[in-house]
Amino acid sequence: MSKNNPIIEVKNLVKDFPINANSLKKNYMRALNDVSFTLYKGRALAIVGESGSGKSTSAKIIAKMYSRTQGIVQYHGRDIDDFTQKQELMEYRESVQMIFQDPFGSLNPTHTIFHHLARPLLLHKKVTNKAELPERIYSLLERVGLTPAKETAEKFPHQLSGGQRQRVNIARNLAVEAEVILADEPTSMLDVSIRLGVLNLMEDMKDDGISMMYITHDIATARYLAEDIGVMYVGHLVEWGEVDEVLQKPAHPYTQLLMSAVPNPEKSIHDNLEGGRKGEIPLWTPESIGCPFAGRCLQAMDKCTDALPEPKEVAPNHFVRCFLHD
Ligand SMILES: Nc1ncnc2c1ncn2[C@@H]1O[C@H](COP(=O)(O)OP(=O)(O)OP(=O)(O)O)[C@@H](O)[C@H]1O
Repeated sequence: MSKNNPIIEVKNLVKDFPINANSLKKNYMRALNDVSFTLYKGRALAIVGESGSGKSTSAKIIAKMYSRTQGIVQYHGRDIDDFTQKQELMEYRESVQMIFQDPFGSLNPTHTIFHHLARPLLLHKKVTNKAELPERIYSLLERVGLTPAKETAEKFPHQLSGGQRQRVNIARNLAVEAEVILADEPTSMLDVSIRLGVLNLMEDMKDDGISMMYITHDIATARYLAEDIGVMYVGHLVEWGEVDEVLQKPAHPYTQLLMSAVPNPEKSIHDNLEGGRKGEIPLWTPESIGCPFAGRCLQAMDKCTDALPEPKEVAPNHFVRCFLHD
């Protein structure tokens, strides 16, 4: 789908978390610094990067689970902080849903799958007559490939496999007719053999017009599912653009390093990148300056530690924050 229908626009997002809570002076770490991106209708934006780079924090701010320190998040052009009335908040939470890594964590072990789907349908008034629930629930379960639906509905979460539980979570998102899905490593805890099924389901959701943020360590699945990609390093979006362009012509030394690490897909990005590089992953604070990758970058210049490079468009819709492209 084309890029003419922005749903979520994130502009210059900054997030500081307090550290050393016991010391007298309050110190902060900067988990996100000047991060901007857009989620479009019917498209997926993959956010890739090492552990701790700020991927989940961005999603949680969009989901209103975390507040932001600076910047703007807009939903259909409206600042999400303006949604303060109960009704508006509920509608926003209904439209913008998260899928988490652990499909078990978001399901209640004491309730059946039927209950897990009935609750959002009733709460969000998608079904007002309880007699209609079974038909609606079975059709949702069929849509996510959980058949026979009636039998699945009677089960408890522990009676399902990890992949099936993630499908239940997806069915819940479909139940409330979510418009945006923020998927935080939705397949990383699943067996490799069933990951593709869940990814294909997400692909179907996108085809239905859902806008998606897909957080992953895995560049291969990012390429499979997403049209757009953003590469994060220590709270900074260092490169972004259309997925094929960015992955075929990575312009930032960090993206190039990620690409060179791809040959072993079983390893996480972090494991792949360990060793052989100079410098540590820095702790970024509100006082930090320069490019966060400078300490590990084999092409770093003096100015890289003095200022954060502004985004440059190296090809149409392909942006990078790196002085090598000045
Ligand atoms: N609630 C919190 N309180 C304090 N620090 C936090 C909190 N949530 C995240 N952080 C810190 O913010 C930084 C970014 O974390 P985040 O979880 O967004 O990274 P990530 O890229 O999603 O990592 P992973 O791939 O491991 O999930 C990390 O240094 C993390 O320790």
